Amino acid sequence: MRTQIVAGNWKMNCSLDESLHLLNELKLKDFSKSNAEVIIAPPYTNLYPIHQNLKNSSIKISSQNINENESGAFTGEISPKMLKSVGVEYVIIGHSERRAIYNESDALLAKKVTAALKHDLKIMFCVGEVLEQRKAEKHFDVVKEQLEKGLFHISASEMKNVVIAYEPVWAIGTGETASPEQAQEIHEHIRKVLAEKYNQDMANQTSILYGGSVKPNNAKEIFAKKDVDGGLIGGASLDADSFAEIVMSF
Ligand SMILES: O=C(CO)COP(=O)(O)O
Repeated sequence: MRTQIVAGNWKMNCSLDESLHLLNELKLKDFSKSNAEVIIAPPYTNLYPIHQNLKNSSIKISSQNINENESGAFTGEISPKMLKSVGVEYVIIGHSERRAIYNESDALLAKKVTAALKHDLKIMFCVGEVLEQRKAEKHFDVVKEQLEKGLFHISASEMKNVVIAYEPVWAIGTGETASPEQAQEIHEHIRKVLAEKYNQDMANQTSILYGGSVKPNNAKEIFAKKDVDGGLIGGASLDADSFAEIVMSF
């Protein structure tokens, strides 16, 4: 059976105090009632204090980005080794905000994937189309190409450390979600693409998350779809009650 995951991407929100407050609220929730693995991705500055405060908790920590180099003159960047040293287990790679605002190319993302795996970091690799591509019915091709160029240089055994997050850009922070049927259709497509590139077993074992305006009132319906293995949550992950309710949807 595939791992079900609910991950909160806090993006550029929360000072240290706010992060610890949110964390303390989350620690009061009984996530053992859910079948989902819970991951939070706070901003870089708050990773270590959160790690220190998470002792004895099942919540896992992700970073929102990673630099592809080992070390050196890359002012303002954070290396895989640094992330590992502060208790990070997952990294988000290829978020649409990184692709669009920071011009991160497929080729760069491929390097980040290699760097993360080299340091035993697990990956949440994001793909998704913009509205024009959806309207032109190009979303299947767009997502396939993003996977081929950013991810498919790794081996089937390395893929065990990768979770895929499908996030249609038109649904991020807009309040508009893909319908459960739209999500299912493209998740099934992603699984087929994985099976064609690797093998059916590997495709069946890979968790594919949906992201884009997931809220307590729509999570259950989306997560109920056969190929949807969880969610990558933005806005709603900043509120402990909302996030916990989404986690409990499993
Ligand atoms: O980008 C997202 C998670 O990575 C989704 O954000 P929202 O849930 O705010 O739409």
